[in-house]
Amino acid sequence: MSISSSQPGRKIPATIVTGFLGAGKTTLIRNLLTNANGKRIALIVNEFGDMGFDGSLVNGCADPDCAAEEVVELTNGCICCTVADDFLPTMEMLLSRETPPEHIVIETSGLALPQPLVRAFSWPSVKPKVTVDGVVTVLDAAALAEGRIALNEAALEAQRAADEALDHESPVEELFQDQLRCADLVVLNKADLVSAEALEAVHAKIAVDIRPAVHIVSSEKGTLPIEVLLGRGSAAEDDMDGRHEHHHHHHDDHDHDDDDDHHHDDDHDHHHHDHHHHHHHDDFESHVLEVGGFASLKEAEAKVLEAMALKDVLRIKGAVRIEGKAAPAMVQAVGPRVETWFAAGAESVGKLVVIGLKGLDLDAARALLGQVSEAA
Ligand SMILES: Nc1nc2c(ncn2[C@@H]2O[C@H](COP(=O)(O)OP(=O)(O)OP(=O)(O)O)[C@@H](O)[C@H]2O)c(=O)[nH]1
Repeated sequence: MSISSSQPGRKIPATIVTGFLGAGKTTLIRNLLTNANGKRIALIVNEFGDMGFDGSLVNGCADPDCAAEEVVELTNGCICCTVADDFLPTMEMLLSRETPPEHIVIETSGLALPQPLVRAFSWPSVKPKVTVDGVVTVLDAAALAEGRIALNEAALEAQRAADEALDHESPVEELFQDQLRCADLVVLNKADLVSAEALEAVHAKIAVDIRPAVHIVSSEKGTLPIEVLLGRGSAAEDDMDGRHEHHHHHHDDHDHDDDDDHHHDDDHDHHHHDHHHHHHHDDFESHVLEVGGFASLKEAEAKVLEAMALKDVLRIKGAVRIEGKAAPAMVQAVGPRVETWFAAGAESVGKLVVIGLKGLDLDAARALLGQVSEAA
């Protein structure tokens, strides 16, 4: 009998991948699925034909390395507008399987807002079983470097005009900002097509539209470590503050100019991100620290939280001993969120994996987490 990694009582994580037409969502997902190390992942996509899922991904998944157990196609185009009659039944179907997926990846249509989809996870039939692990917003760095949102803006407009379900009132720029604001992770894709300076400029421009503590990473062909993409544990459905979308607001602000200039002058905290520099996918590193026990769950959480605040640390996870407890505690940390729970039968107890951008402050992490010895 194999030990399933989906524990009873723990919700199935779902990752929402958003981003405009041609940003590289499909490419990123394809990479993710081929590097899933046997994790059972179900993929929910919009209409294949329309969105570039022209069967190539599905064929790719005949590849024994690809972990997509099943690919479910939503027929109605825009998920967020058809939540009740298309998305929820699909989710319920997946969840009622004898062997439910270990992770669900949802690719949204380029012009869909992630917010309504995230809210759908609070639906009574879904909420107890699934949680939004993270919203990954994929951006086209090449287009943005040229001051455009999509390389082919005409195609973007055509896609928009063709989809009845979409809100046709809001400027595309607002939809773009809404996708950014909902992000738990922003991927600046197509980094290979732009200079380091241009990438830096794009980074600076979008940094004002994301929520605090959201990381921006760059990629080529969406190639990012699965550890960075999945397992973020954001529980976005319970954390909608700050993710609100433009067009559900009343625009009572007076300076309603049409230019590209977005002023956020009254809120400096808004700029309080870790301003990471740009890194390509091979600029990540991960270290396994052998750590001693912690006095309590609270202490473990506090130390891990401190370590997460170190520069360039993106994730910490593992299993640790807690004094006086028979079962080890699992630790999962992403951004400002640390989750711990007791799990009898956990493997590799006494080890924490620290994942981050190259050059992360390993010594400080070791000191905080109480490394007992150099890994022999
Ligand atoms: N040069 C370069 N091309 C890329 C990169 N990522 C994706 N592409 C190409 O960009 C095009 C669009 O990528 P997709 O993954 O289909 O984009 P998408 O966001 O899924 O687009 P839609 O499904 O049409 O909304 C494809 O031709 C990809 O091969 C990258 O990092 N660099």
